Amino acid sequence: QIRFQKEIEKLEKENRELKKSLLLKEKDGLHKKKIKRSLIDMYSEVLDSLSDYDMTYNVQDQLPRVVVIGDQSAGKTSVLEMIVQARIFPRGSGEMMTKSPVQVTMSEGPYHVARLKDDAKEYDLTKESDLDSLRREIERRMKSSLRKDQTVSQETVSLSVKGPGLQRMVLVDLPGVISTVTTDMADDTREQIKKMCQHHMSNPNSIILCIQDGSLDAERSNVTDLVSSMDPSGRRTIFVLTKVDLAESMLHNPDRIRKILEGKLFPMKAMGYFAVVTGKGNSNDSIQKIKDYEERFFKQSKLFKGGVLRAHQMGTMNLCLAVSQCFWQMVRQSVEQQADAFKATKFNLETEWKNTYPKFREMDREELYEKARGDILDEVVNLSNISAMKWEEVIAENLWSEVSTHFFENIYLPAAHAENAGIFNTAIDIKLKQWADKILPKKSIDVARETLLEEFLNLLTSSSAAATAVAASNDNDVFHDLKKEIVEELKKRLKWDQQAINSLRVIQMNTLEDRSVHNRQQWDDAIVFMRKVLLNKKSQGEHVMRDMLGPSFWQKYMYWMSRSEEQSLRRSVKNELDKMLLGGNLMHSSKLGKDELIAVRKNLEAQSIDVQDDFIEKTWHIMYRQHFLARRLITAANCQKGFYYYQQGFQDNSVDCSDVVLFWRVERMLQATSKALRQQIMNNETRRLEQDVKQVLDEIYDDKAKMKQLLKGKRVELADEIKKVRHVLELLEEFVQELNKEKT
Ligand SMILES: Nc1nc2c(ncn2[C@@H]2O[C@H](COP(=O)(O)OP(=O)(O)OP(=O)(O)O)[C@@H](O)[C@H]2O)c(=O)[nH]1
Repeated sequence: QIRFQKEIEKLEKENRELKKSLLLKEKDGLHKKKIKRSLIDMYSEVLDSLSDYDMTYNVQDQLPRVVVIGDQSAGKTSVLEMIVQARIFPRGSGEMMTKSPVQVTMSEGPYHVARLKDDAKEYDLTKESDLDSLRREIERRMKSSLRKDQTVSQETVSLSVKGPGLQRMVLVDLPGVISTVTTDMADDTREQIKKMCQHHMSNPNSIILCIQDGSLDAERSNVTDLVSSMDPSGRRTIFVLTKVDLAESMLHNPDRIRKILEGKLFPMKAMGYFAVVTGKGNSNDSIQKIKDYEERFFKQSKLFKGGVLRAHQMGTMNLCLAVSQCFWQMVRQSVEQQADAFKATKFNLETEWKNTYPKFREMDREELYEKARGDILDEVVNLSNISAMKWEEVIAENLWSEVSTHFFENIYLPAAHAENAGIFNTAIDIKLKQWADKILPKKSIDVARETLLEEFLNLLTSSSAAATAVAASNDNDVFHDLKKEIVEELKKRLKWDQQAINSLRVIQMNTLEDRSVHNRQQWDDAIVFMRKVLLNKKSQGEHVMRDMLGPSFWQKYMYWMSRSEEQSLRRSVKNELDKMLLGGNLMHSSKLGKDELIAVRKNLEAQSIDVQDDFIEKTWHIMYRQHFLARRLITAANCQKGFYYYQQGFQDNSVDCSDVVLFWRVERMLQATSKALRQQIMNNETRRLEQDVKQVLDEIYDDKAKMKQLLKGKRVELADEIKKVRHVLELLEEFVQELNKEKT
């Protein structure tokens, strides 16, 4: 749904742009009506930008609105229907039809359609059946909003109407003001209606249409007093005398009508006085029919011929023009006020910027994002500046730390218990082959992928550190979250070339199979590697031992440390097992013999220590590992000078240096693997990463909410705000200019 919404927004934006360019194209020889249309478009844009800028800005409240007020059955609804060009309001005869305010929001659109608030149904206003069901639905809503024992309701029934040539404004139909409350009405009905009218008229954006029934003799109307109290100067009031056709046929004193239209009869002021015919009592007449009837009437009108009516005061057409004029006047006022307010806001924000970030150029979110994109893509390029040696070093190191445990636990240790070199080498060959076939290539590619990402992250963070160092101390790196997000996304989507795994398998098989050590240097390197690995494992084992045995006597004394019960037990077991290892059998096998186990348990029982066999075996296992490592370190030392014997095939030598050859095979595999992976990174994978980075950057750019979340901080917010304010102000000023041109 969100995607659809976005799509719709995008299309609407495109549509606006197209409309704009179309209007610009047609600028030469522009018709007056077209200028109006473009003004309406501009005004819509201004309102949209205002509500974009401030979520709390309610366009609806700011729109000029036409509020009709008059006695019951004076013809209010009929006048509104002429403005909205459709017979959309419920009708009846005699009874009070408008029971609650009905608000119609008008705007331009290709089709004449209406839609009620909270209802997806669209009514086609050119179809009589749709008009009928719309009226019925409005009436139903009016009635259901009535509370018990009430005659009128304050709740507004809202709908929107779109159509060609309709101006963007709001119309409000109100219940007619009554002078007496009849028995079928609630007691406070008169007061309720009065209050409702006052409330709607008090909005300074409302154009008050004061409707007076021309066929009635009411000398003083409640309505005129009410209107004059809300708009004493009459600057936003238009007086409308309806049912002039009936007035003429009755010919009640023509002088009275003249006085009304000259504004001399009623104690109120208005910016214009109009006489209209908006119906002929038949509720089924179409707008066109009424228009024709009105035109015919005025053509033949005796009042007109007798000079009572003046041409510019006659007819709904002139009335609509007056409403439109009043509408634009109000728009101008409110837009000018808005422009002033935005000028002040712009000044304040710019001053704040100068004081807070004197050294920075104002870069809003979009500009910053473009800069970040450039910086990030630069770092992708910088990946190719990393030397081949550095790549190979890091990959080999990372790969070894990833696979060393497997090698040690599943390959080296199990084979090392072989009785002689022949069995050892056979076991090793089999295990290395399995390793290279099943696990190693995939692991290597995972490591290379991780390394590539790690190096990219390093570049990103080192450039961030530089940016932070340059930036003022009160400013954090604005790109931090964005860069983090990009790396997180890459972790999820970066994929290695699947073919790479096969070539890697071949390389690894070959290097691991090859037992030849070509020279002394390689032999020495293998010994260094072997020692490093053994020492590393030994120090890890020492940690385990420490945890197992707890603090020594000396540590207990110096640091007030104590042993747990289990640690004390382990210590006793270790003392017994030590006797076995140190007591002569340096070449003890990895498993404890049955007799040995019984002997240890017996010795412990003599000290009143009772432990299970598996407790003893577990302690033995850890101790044995350390013992094994110590023995292999001795082998490494003894093999230091063993290259000569290796060349002779270890004949007439008691020292077995098969371990050294194994470590050389592994070391060469690491070298060949890291070289192959480095080539893959440089030839293909950096490019693939670049594509992924670009895609992630584009996706974030399209998701404005995410972009906002990732690029935040006072600096961005302030720059963004300044840009928005400038944009709104530009629109406002451009619009005011157009309005002024129109005036002259
Ligand atoms: N002959 C004639 N009849 C009109 C004219 N204007 C309105 N009417 C009729 O007068 C009656 C009342 O008109 P409405 O527009 O419903 O009056 P209203 O003021 O909205 O009525 P409430 O909302 O009930 O107070 C309807 O039957 C209209 O057809 C007119 O200019 N001439």
